Amino acid sequence: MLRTAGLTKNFGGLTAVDDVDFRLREGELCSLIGPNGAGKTTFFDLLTGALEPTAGSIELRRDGEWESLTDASPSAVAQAGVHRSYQITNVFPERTVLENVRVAAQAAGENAWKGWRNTATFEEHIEEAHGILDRVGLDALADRPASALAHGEKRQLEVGIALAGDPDVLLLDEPNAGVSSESVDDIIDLIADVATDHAVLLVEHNMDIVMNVSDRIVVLNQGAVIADDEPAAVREDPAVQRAYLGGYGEDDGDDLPSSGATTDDDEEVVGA
Ligand SMILES: Nc1ncnc2c1ncn2[C@@H]1O[C@H](COP(=O)(O)OP(=O)(O)OP(=O)(O)O)[C@@H](O)[C@H]1O
Repeated sequence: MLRTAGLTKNFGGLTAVDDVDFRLREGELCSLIGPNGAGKTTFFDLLTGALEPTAGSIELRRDGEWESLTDASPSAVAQAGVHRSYQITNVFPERTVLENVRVAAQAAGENAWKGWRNTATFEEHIEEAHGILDRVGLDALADRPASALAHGEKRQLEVGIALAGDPDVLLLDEPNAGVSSESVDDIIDLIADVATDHAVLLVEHNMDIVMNVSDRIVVLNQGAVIADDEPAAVREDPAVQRAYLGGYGEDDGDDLPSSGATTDDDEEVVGA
C-alpha cells in the first residue's frame, strides 16, 4: 500500500531518519514508536511531503501500480489518498465542527473549485461531513464552534478532518495527545474503527493504546528501525525495552512502566 526504501533525512550533520525500509500493507494498522527525537515526526513529514528526503524513495500502490511520492508536494500526497491528522491542531477555531469537516471534504473533493457555487456539491459535502462526525462521535456537537471543544473532542475532530475525502491511508499523529486518561478507551475505539476501512500508520506514546490496536509495530531509535514485528514480540524485544519501553509489560503485559512510554494521558516521561 505504502512503502519506503532507504528513506533518509539529514538536518546538517544530524541524521533524523536513517535508511528506513518501511511497508504499510492494505488493511493494516501499524504503529510507529520510539523515544523523543527518534525521528517519528520527521518520518511523517517525509511521507506527507512536508519535508524532502535526503535519500531514498516513497511509493504508494494505487490500482495495482506503485506510484512515486518521493518528491510529491503535500497537496499531491493528499490528493493521492494519504491524509494526516495533525498533532498540532489544524482546526479553524471560529468555525463550527461541521464547517471544519465540510471544508476539508470540499478541499479533498474532485470538484473543489466548484464547491462554493454548486449547491448539489455543497449539500453532498454537508452530508459527508455529518457521516464523518457521526463516525468520530461528534455529530451532536456539529454546530458548536471548534474552539468550544474539549481536548479529546478536538483530537476526534482532527481525525474527522483527516477522514474527509475518503483517503486510502491515514497517518494518525498522537490522537491521544492531551486527552484525559478516562477517554483512552474512546480513542482506542475510534482508532480501531477507522482502521476497519483504511490502512493506518499511528504515532502514539501511550503503550496501552499501541499494544491494543496495532497489527504491527515499528520501533525507531536515532532515526533507524530497531524492531518491526507484532506487538507481543516487540514488547519482549530486549533492544526495544532498553531503548524505549523501560519495563512496560515485562512481567504480565498489564503493568504500568516505571519509566519509558506513557500509559495514560498527556504526560510524556520517555527519556531522549
Ligand atoms: N527542522 C529541523 N532541523 C533540525 N533538526 C531537526 C528538525 N526537525 C527535527 N530535528 C531533529 O531530528 C531528530 C528527530 O526529531 P523528530 O521530531 O522527528 O523526533 P520524534 O521521534 O518525532 O520525537 P517526539 O517523540 O519528541 O515527537 C531530533 O534530534 C530533532 O531535534
